[in-house]
Amino acid sequence: MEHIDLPALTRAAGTVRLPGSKSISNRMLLLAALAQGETEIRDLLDSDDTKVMLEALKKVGVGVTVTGVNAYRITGCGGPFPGKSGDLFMGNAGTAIRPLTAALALSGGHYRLSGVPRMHERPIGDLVDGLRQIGADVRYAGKDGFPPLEIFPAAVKLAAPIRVRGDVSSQFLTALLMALPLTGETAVIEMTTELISKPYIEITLNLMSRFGVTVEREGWQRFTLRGGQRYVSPGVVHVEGDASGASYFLAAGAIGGGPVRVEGVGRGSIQGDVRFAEALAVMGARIEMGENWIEASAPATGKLKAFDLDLNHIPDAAMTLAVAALFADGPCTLRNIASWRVKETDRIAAMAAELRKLGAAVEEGADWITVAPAPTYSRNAAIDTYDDHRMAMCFSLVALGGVPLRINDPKCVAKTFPDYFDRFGRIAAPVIAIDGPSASGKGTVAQRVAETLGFHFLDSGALYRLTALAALRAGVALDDETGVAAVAATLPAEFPGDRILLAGDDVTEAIRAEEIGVGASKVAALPAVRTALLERQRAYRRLPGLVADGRDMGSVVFPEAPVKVFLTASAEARAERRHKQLIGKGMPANMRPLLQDILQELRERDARDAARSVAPLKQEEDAELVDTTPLGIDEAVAAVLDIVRRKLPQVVS
Ligand SMILES: Nc1ncnc2c1ncn2[C@@H]1O[C@H](COP(=O)(O)OP(=O)(O)O)[C@@H](O)[C@H]1O
Ligand SMILES: Nc1ccn([C@@H]2O[C@H](COP(=O)(O)OP(=O)(O)O)[C@@H](O)[C@H]2O)c(=O)n1
Repeated sequence: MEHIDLPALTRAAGTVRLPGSKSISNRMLLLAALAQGETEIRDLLDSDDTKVMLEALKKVGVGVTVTGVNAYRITGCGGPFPGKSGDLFMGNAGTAIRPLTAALALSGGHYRLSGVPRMHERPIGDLVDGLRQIGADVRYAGKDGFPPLEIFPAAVKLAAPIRVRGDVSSQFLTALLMALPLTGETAVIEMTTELISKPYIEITLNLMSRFGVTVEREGWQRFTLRGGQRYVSPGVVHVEGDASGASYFLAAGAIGGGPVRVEGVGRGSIQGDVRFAEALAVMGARIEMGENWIEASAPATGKLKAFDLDLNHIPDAAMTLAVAALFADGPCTLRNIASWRVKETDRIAAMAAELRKLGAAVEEGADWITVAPAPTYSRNAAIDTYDDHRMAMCFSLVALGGVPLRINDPKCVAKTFPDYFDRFGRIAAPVIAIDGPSASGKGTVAQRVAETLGFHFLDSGALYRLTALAALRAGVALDDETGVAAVAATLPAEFPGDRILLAGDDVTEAIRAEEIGVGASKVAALPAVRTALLERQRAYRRLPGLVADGRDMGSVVFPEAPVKVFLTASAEARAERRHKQLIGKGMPANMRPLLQDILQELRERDARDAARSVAPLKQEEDAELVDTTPLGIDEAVAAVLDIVRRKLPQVVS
């Protein structure tokens, strides 16, 4: 089985831009499909579940055009689907099959809906019962109460209120609410049991009203849709970041020190799961919130507090709390989470089984689970994920408690968060930042340290050198800030093995030329160029860790790096090294610059790097000085590894 091994980690800090919300993405797709007019949907989640929805919509005659990255134009039908037959595969996407079943049942066609084996175990009977009450012809093609389903044309009548249960899944109510405007008549829905997961209904009502249909609500018992309303495209809509996905990063900040900031959700969010932040606050985490961001850090005391909470309002994000409980100061109870039993897997059973593998004492009931933390946890446990994206994501947090572990079938995160482990690495992978002046030995030492530790390596200077070379080749003047920044933003660079390619051309040697070094230091003084290269550098931060060398690794690019080294040497020693390097490369004596000219050039470059307004070269307060003037390469590497051993004992054995 495929797996990912997570090393023992100690710290998480950084910023994560969230992918779009699954709940909002699939609701918006369906509403746009039923609406009159064209809807531009931006920031749609790119995941298995949204692909399932897009494919199904195309099959029943909805116009779908890709307009950009995660951006689509949906040409609405202005009513029922025009495609009157279709065989639709729904994978394991609950947010697709439920609302589609309702909309198809009211579209007057003949359709089949099926999914993966687990989908055929997830109940849909309450929804089918609701639809049958108004005359829809929905039949079970397999076991009663479960997909696969077969839908036939039927005459629908809305005489009496539709009565549905609310205690199995709120998605049944969402499905009916979104589909009923297709009838054009007044419809009333009454809940026969207490409605769970109410915040998801709020999302549904909110989005329906954005598409022009309002619902009158009496408490959470009775919902009335006045006849004659129809969906109309609101034009351009943006999908909020995924609040359930935010929970992993916020918990990472609470467990791993922080601050970790998520962007895409905040005070202005319509998703109930943003209230996960409140639960973390109950655990003592420090939370800050803006309109469009949330930030979490560990409690001031350093230790998370035990909790006993009703989590009915945040069932998905609550899974993250069950794992955070491992690091609390006492047993933690999660209550009112019956819906866990009918999700991608039986999440209560799965959670209990996997937490026990780590050594936690777990008790479970029909709708609750209690997790009692242990003083230490088993190392290298193999965690099963049950084809459940949330199991994989929440168990990654265990590593932040300094517990290495294996996660089986990590690709199941594709359901909602395909690049989850890369993003997790970008806040949790340890970074060793090595800054210093030219020819101090940064590149040589950083590469050797990376090899010793099995870490990734970033030679940030190479990106500035590539930018200078690419600008020169494109005829852009090196002081044209906008022009050079545009070159930097779209740099077609690749790094296969130890080669460096620019637009496919091998420039490994070319970028080391002295004039390119000078050009690099010129373009590096332009703020817009530095900004353009920032995210590209941060993307190198991956598990198990990164060694990065440059001028501003510790100050700007990775300010949260747990190890920062300022590597230097006297200007004379550095000039001599460069001189030797040129001799070593076989440069003939008549072409070689004189030692004193190299020294002069070096001093000018030092001055330019130190004097510039953005990210000037200087030793940060929290960086440790290593003066390599009297050291050979091996000694310099050993000096840096000593610092790493002291600061990150778990990564150097
Ligand atoms: N501690 C050292 N003692 C002697 N020579 C060194 C030392 N560190 C690096 N060198 C040599 O100096 C040259 C410049 O090192 P490099 O790693 O390219 O520096 P930087 O990345 O800081 O510009 C290389 O030829 C390298 O082998
Ligand atoms: N993080 C970085 C790395 C390099 N640079 C700039 O890019 C130039 C070339 O970087 P480098 O590390 O390849 O150069 P050398 O130090 O090897 O000469 C430096 O002179 C800096 O001006 C930077 O500004 N910030």
